[in-house]
Amino acid sequence: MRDTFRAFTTTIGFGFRAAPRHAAAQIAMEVLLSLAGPAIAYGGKLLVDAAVDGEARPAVIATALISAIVAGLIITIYYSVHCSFCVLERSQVVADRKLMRLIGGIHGLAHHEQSEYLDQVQRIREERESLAGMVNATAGLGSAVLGFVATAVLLARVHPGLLALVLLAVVSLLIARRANDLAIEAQEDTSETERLRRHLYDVGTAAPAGKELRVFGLVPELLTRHHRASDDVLDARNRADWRAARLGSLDALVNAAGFIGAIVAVLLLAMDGRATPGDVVLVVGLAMEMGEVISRTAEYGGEFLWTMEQARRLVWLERYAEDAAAAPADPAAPPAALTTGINLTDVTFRYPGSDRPVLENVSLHLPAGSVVSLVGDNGAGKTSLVKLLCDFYRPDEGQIIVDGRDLRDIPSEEWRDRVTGAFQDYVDFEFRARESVGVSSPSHIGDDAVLHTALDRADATAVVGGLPRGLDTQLGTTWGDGTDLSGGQWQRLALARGLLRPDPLLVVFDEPTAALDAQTEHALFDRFARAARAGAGGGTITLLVSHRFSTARMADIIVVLDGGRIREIGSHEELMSRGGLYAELYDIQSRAYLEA
Ligand SMILES: Nc1ncnc2c1ncn2[C@@H]1O[C@H](COP(=O)(O)OP(=O)(O)OP(=O)(O)O)[C@@H](O)[C@H]1O
Repeated sequence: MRDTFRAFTTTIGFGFRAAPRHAAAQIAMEVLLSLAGPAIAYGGKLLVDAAVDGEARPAVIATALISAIVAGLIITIYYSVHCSFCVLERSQVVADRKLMRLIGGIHGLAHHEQSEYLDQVQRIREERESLAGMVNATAGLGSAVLGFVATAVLLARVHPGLLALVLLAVVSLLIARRANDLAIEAQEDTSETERLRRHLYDVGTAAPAGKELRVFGLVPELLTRHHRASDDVLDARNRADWRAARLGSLDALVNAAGFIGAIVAVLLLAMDGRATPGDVVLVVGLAMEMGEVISRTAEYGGEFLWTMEQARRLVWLERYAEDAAAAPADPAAPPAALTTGINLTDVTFRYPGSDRPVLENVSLHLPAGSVVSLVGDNGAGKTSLVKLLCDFYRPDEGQIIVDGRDLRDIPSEEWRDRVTGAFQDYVDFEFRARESVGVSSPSHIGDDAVLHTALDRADATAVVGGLPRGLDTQLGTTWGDGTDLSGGQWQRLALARGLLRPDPLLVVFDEPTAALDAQTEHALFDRFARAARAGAGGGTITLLVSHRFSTARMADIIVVLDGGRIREIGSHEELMSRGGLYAELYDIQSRAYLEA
């Protein structure tokens, strides 16, 4: 119940925050509109009774009343439509921002691998427009209910028995509710397939997949799969729509029976002298109005319930984000500078929903101020270890201790403020060059000197130097005046972004240089390592992940991972003289390099 209330207030709040005057005006106008139908029917009754009685004054008053209502109706409809569009458009912006904040801000990355989360978010994305429609749905439903009550009161004034029409209206609403439930069930049952369908569409139309699609001739296969997924989704949703349409037909029959019944009843009353000719006209008008009111109540009721369903999903997402962001019971601030370093003790980790440990009993000391390389085959667990150190995930067993503090006790956002680096799946931020680099430290976006220092450290000065408007160049050819960069140039900007942040405690470079050749990568990491050692007073730990041993060897400590376990630790010289896995892999790579 609390969630329902929260869902309602949150989504109606979008409208009142985005366009408060328009939202209030829309609701007020809907109230007026709801009373227009019954008022016109009542005016008709007064007019007919006055005509039958031959009284001019009440006839003139009734005519003036009807004319004023009709004129008011036309004007109000115009403004009401304007207000409703305005509220919808502006609420959509607020709702979108809320979704971006929620989805992008959830602690860690675990949710990106949970199917319950993904399905729920998929449904919210699919129906995100509904989130903006709460003012509309509430105003429409409120107006329909008010019209319903006004119609019922007037019917009861003619004869209480005519309230049977109201009972039929309730039946009609129950039918509409069932039809709405069918639509929600169909949407939920097909969420995963719909996600697949959209994924296939994205892969088939997005630029990054363009090369592989053509080289491997994947388009027909993608189309077949897209066709299959679409059929599954559309079949299920069509079936639900048909069942809803059948319920709609039943609803229409119920309404028709009510309409005929009411007219027969008032005619019998009139013949019995218990109703005036005006009452007959009134009941005919009200019976027609009741049909209209019922269909509006059903339509807006359905819209309201549908919007509430999406709003409840939003609340689910809010709660999910709140739970994920639960502050540590006994929070500890990250150290100002590292003095001891980071200790991992018996760390074991499984990805959500998997029983298989990808890291097992990992114990490791990363001394303050050190440069550490992580090496190992594909799937050895290097990136997973980096993710734990960045606090994207929490270990299932064991601890990560940062200068005596358990990483769990350091609030995530405070820890991440002190972590920086660049990752394999870095983002091409298609902003102006200064923003693309500066997003990691927004206060420096306007500071050319600081930006140039970061660019220099990433050896990216020439990249920006070659741009038509330097740091102010718009990046990305999807924009009218945008300039595109090569993969290697984007990577250098990503590195500069990672090197911009001041005072990091941990700098991770998780294969961010795959688009660069081995010598360039070596030269770059050599630069990073020397800079890291020069600034070792702050105790910053620099972690490099690379498959190139020529790069890995320059670290103070090399950690060799194998199947999620640590196989060897030591300096290059120590590991070479030990003659173990590292020495073997190093020799293989050096020979291959010499032979090439
Ligand atoms: N999000 C995920 N969900 C489930 N399993 C995952 C996920 N990411 C990685 N894994 C699994 O964890 C294991 C370790 O992966 P990880 O990415 O840490 O390896 P890696 O050493 O960095 O490999 P590479 O050199 O290929 O980048 C792999 O078996 C991989 O399949």
